[in-house]
Amino acid sequence: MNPHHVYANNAANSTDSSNPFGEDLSHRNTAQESAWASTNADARAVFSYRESLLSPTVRKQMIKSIRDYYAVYWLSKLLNSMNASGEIVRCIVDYAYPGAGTVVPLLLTLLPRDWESKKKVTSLADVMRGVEVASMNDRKVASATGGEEARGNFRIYVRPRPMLEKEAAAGNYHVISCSREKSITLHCGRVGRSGNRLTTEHRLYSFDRVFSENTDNQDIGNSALGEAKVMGNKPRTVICYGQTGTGKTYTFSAILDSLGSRLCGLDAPGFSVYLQFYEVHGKKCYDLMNSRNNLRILSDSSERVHALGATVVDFKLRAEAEESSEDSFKRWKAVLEAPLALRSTQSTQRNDVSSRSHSIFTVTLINEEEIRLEKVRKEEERRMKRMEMEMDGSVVDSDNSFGVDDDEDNGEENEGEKAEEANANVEHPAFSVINTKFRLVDLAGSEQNADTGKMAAKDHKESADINTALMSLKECIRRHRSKSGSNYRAHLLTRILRECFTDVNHRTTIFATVSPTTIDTMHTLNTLNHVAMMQVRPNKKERVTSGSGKVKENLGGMISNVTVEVPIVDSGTFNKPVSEWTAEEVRGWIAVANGGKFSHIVLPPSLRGSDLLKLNEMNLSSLFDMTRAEEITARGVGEGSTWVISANAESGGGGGEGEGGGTQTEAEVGRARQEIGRELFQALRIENKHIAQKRLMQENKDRMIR
Ligand SMILES: Nc1ncnc2c1ncn2[C@@H]1O[C@H](COP(=O)(O)OP(=O)(O)OP(=O)(O)O)[C@@H](O)[C@H]1O
Repeated sequence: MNPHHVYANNAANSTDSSNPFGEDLSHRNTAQESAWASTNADARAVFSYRESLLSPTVRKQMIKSIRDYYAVYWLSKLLNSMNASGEIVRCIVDYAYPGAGTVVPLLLTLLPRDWESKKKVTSLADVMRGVEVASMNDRKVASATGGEEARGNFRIYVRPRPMLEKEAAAGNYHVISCSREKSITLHCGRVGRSGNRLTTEHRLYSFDRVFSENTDNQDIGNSALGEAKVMGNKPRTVICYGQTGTGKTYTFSAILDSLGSRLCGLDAPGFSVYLQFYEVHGKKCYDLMNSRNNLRILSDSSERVHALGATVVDFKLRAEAEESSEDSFKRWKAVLEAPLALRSTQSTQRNDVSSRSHSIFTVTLINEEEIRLEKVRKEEERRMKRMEMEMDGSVVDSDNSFGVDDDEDNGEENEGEKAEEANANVEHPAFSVINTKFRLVDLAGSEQNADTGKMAAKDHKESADINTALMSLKECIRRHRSKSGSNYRAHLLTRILRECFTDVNHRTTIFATVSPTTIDTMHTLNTLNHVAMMQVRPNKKERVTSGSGKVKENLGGMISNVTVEVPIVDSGTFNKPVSEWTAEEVRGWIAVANGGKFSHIVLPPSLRGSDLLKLNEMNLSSLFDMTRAEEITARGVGEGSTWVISANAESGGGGGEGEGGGTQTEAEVGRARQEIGRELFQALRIENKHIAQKRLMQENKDRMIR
C-alpha cells in the first residue's frame, strides 16, 4: 500500500486536535460539534460561521475579504462616475492598495488590457458583475419603494445594536455594515469542508429604513411614532422582532419613552389616554397592569380581539392643571415601572435579562366628548332594539357580542361573570371610540439550539413555543404580502395582532434588531432573510445575479448577493520552483491553483513540493483513495486533518463541499479521483515551467539593468 494512503487512513482515525495549519482546533472537537458536523446541516452551518471567528487564519482572511469587498464596491462606483481610463484606475489602485489583497486583481479584470491572460480569474470577474448589479438594483429599489401605495401597510426598519464589550473582548469583529439609511450588508464566511477555502458571501439588503449602530433612542422613537404630533392618525402597531439579545427590549423601552414624552407634552383638553399592558406566554395571557392576572382573549362579532378582564389604566394627561410635562412624564414612568418588572424574563446564555414572552402595550387616545356621544348613541340603539323585541314578543338579550372563546387552556368561568366583564369591555371607551390607537409589541427573541445548550427541558419547550409563535407571525405577514389570505387564527399572538393583516388602514412597522458580530452571523442572516420576505417586493420580476454567476430569486428587500472564494492559506508569490516549496506553500498553491479546482483536497500536513513532484498521476490519485462513507466519518474528527475528495465538488458542482451531494457509485468516485490526480499532475508541471520562465525573465531583466 502506498505510504501516503496509510497516512490518510491514520489521519481519518486520529483524535489529534491539531490541524495542518498548526492551529488549536480544540473548539472543533467537542462531542456536540462532531455530532453537528455529521448530522444537522443547519448546525453544521453555525459551526462553519463560528470557525470564521475562532480560527485566526480564517479570521484574517475574512476581515481582508470584507475590506476588499468595500474597496471594490467604492472603486467600481468611482470608475463608473469618473469614466477613468484603465491606466488611471491602475494608478489609483496601486496607490491605495499596493499589491495587497484581492483588490488589484479584481479591478484588473475591469481593464481591457491583458484581459485574455486574466481568464483564470473568471470568478473575480463575476464578483465585479455582482457589485455592479448591487449598485444598479440599489437605484431601482429606491425608486420602486417611493410610492406610499406600492409599499403596502408594512414598513421594515432594521436596527443593529453596537458590539457589546464582552463580544469585543472575545475577539468578535463586525460582519454587518449599513449605508445610506436604506441598506445593510451582511458578510457571511463559511469554511469549506476541506478547511482550505473560505466562501465569503456579501449580501446587500434594502429596507424602508436601516439605522446605524449609533442611532440614538430619540431617533428610534421618532421613526416609530412618525412625524405626527402624537402618534399618527392611523391605528398603528410597532413590532420589535429579532434574535435574542439584539436589543428588542432596548428599542421597545426607547419607543415607550418617546411616546410618553410626546403624550405628556400634549395640551389636549377633553382627551383621555388609556393604557393596557399584557403578555402572551405560551398559550396564556397575563395582565401586567394587574399582578399578572390570567386574561382571556376573545373575539367579538366583528372579529375584533379583546383581552377580557385586562386592566385599562386611565392616564390623565395632566393630573393637575399646574402639572408640568416633566412631572407628567415622571408619572408615566412610574405607571409603567411595575408592569415592566412583571414581564417574564430569564437569564440565558445570550442575555442576562431575556424576555420569555411577547409583551403587548396599547395606548388609546380618545376624545371624551366623542365617548359621551357614543354612549348616547349606544343607549338609543339598545332602547330601539328592546322596543322591537317587545313588539315581536321575543326574549330580550344582553348586548354581549362576544362570540368566540378559543382559549381552552384558561379553564371554565362563570358565564354571568364573563358576560358582565365582556360588557364592561364593550362599554369601555377604549374599545368603542378610538381616535388613535398605538400598539407596541416586544416579541420574545428567536433562538437556535446552539444558544440554548445550557437550558433545562422546560426552557427548551418554552423556546420552541416562542419559535412557533414567531413562525406563525412570519407566515401571516408572508401571506398578507402575497395576498393569499390570512391565517391569523393559527396562534394566540397572531390573533391579537389580527388588524395588522386584515385592516387596510392599519400601519405596521417591524423593527428588526440584529447583532453586528461574527458569532451571530447565522441568526442575522435568518432575521434579514425573514424581514426581507415581509417587505413588499420592489419588482416581482426582478432577479439577482450572484457572484458565482447563478441567478437567484430576489428575496423581497434583498437586492444583491456576491460570493467570493478566498483561499485560507496565503499563496505567496510562488516564485520558487515547486521542488523548494514548503508544506505550507504546497497548501497555499493547492487552494488557488486552476481557479480553485483543487481547493477541496486536503493533503497530508507534511507533504512538501519535492514529495509532490515524486508522485506520478496514479500515485497522486491514490492520495484521495477514500470511499464516501469514510469521508463522512472523517468529518467528525478534527476537520481538515483528513484527505477528502468529492467528485461532485470537483466536477464543477461548486456546492459539493459540505453539502453531501448525491450518491455516487464506486466507479464514479474512482474516475473522479483519477481525473483529479491527472489534472493535479499536469498543473504542477505547468506551474513549475511557468516559475522557471518567470525566473529566467527576471534574470535577463536584472542583467540588462546592470
Ligand atoms: N442599540 C443599543 N445600544 C446599546 N446597547 C444595546 C442596544 N441594543 C441592545 N443593547 C444591549 O444589549 C443587551 C440585550 O438587549 P435586550 O435585552 O434589549 O435584547 P432583546 O433582543 O430584548 O433580548 P431577548 O429577546 O433575549 O429579550 C442589553 O444589555 C442592552 O442594553
